[in-house]
Amino acid sequence: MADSTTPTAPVPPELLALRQQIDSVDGQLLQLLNQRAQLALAVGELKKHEGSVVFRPEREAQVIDGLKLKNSGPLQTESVAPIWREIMSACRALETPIRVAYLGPAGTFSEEAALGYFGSSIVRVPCANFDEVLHQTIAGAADFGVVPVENSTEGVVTRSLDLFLSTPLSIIGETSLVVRHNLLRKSNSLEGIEAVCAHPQALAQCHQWLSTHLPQAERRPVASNAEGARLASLDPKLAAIASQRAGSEFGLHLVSPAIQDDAHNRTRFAVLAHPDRHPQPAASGHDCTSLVVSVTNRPGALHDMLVPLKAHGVSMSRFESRPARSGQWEYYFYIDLQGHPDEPHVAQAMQELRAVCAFFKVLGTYPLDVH
Ligand SMILES: O=C(O)C(=O)C[C@]1(C(=O)O)C=C[C@@H](O)C=C1
Repeated sequence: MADSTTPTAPVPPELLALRQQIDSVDGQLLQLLNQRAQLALAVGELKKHEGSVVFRPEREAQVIDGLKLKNSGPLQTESVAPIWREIMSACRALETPIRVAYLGPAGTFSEEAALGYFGSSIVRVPCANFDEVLHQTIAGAADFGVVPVENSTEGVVTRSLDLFLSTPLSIIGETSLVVRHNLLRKSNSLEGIEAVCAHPQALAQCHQWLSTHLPQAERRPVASNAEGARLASLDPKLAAIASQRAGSEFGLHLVSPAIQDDAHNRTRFAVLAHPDRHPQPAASGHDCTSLVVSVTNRPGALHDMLVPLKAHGVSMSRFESRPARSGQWEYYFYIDLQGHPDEPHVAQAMQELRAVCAFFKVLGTYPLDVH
């Protein structure tokens, strides 16, 4: 570390000149961002006057899509979405504070997903479990709730899908996250680990790695990966599987990085809101409509469900079944359709689908995730 006696190397004049130019551009950017913030404040006033909601996911998706198309580089196109999400997050916060519930404590992937979707200018409402996330959002203690719905390795998060069946909340957005799991511990070695604490999904996603590297260690399921990290910070015989953020939060060593069995492990999250307080987002041009339906148990019933979709050219990007718990081998089908009910062919297909279903619930319509 440099101290008062260490001479600092002189800055070469070329570097100094470039840095001065960067300072000048940053000054201009700040001015422009404040100009943008003023406009957002004016939009906020207008919305207050009209009594309409501040957060408009379809508009944010369109802003990002538009800028990605305009980007001529050298800034990478993938950099556009995270930068503008933060800018819009800061502008949005000037209009009104946005409270977001998710599975806590600090450092969970759910928190990362919430921050990735809304940006960091939000009021965080960490919850003990998924039920609580929905409760807080229904009760109005949070404006939005974020819950995981499926993982590319492990499949659906059954608790979330079951909760969707009866919740009064609607899905207003989706976001997905590349999930990298790390083995974290108080000391920097694999020696003497008696138990590995993590959320059951994380334990399952690292099954092979654990069998190879820690075959003797107990796999201890806990409420969240961050809770596992907290426990590991209290007991040297425990290790946790969690994000690096959770590791730094609890002062743990990164013993083995990226231990998930699938390198492309992704988790998709749904963003929920109460329809009385937040209307269904308007069409953005790239939308998804999520439904849950059931049909009576008879030959050809499943085929009949698919006919209206084919007839009106509506693509289905997801089809998931869950037992209806009636003991009759009946199922609920979770379906994602491409499109928005404001598009006539989608509305027509949904109307005909509803007619052949014993149970039909629209979970929500929302802009597709933009990266
Ligand atoms: O266009 C709006 O409705 C705004 O409120 C502005 C803005 C933005 O910063 O661009 C902010 C919040 C909304 O979610 C969408 C966009």
